[in-house]
Amino acid sequence: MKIYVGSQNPTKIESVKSVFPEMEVIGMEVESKVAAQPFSDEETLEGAINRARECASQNKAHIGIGLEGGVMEIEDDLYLCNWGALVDGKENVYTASGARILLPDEIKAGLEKGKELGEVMDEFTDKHDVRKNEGAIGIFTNGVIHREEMFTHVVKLLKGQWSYDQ
Ligand SMILES: O=P(O)(O)OP(=O)(O)OP(=O)(O)OC[C@H]1O[C@@H](n2cnc3c(O)ncnc32)[C@H](O)[C@@H]1O
Ligand SMILES: [Mg+2]
Repeated sequence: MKIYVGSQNPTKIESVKSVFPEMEVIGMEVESKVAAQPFSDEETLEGAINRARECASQNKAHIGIGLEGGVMEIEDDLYLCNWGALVDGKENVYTASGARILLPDEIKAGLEKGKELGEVMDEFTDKHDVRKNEGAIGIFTNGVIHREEMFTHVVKLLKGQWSYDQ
């Protein structure tokens, strides 16, 4: 049995490798079928499930994992949010969410202009590909929690729920 991750983003693939060290983990580009920048928990979760389902349906009898980053609003505040989904060979679906942090007003303003968080973060930090490295969560936690570690926690929650059923 192999694990197919619905992304080529190294933070996502490496997080799955670290939680399933005994398994072969393969990244594949699939469609999330939601906006490039999801704007709610519901949409972010849907993107994660769509990615996982697509991986599992293209690779029968293997596991598909989808990890999706987004933002969600609580009153006037914008939070970074993350969701994950695991679909197994029997089409069982497991879901889990990741840490949330409040995003500064400047970031919120960029997103409201229709930009993707990845693009806003690169402009804000004057760095390249923040999304493939520490992520917004790494920047705003001063490097304490990187994007890969945040996804690792989500993947642990998925693995734990799936293994409970085995
Ligand atoms: O190739 P994929 O798998 O799509 O990886 P991605 O980096 O685009 O990640 P998502 O689609 O899951 O995230 C949706 C959007 O939010 C951005 N994003 C989410 N979390 C981020 C973070 O921690 N740092 C920077 N950008 C982030 C991301 O760049 C996208 O614009
Ligand atoms: Mg994306």
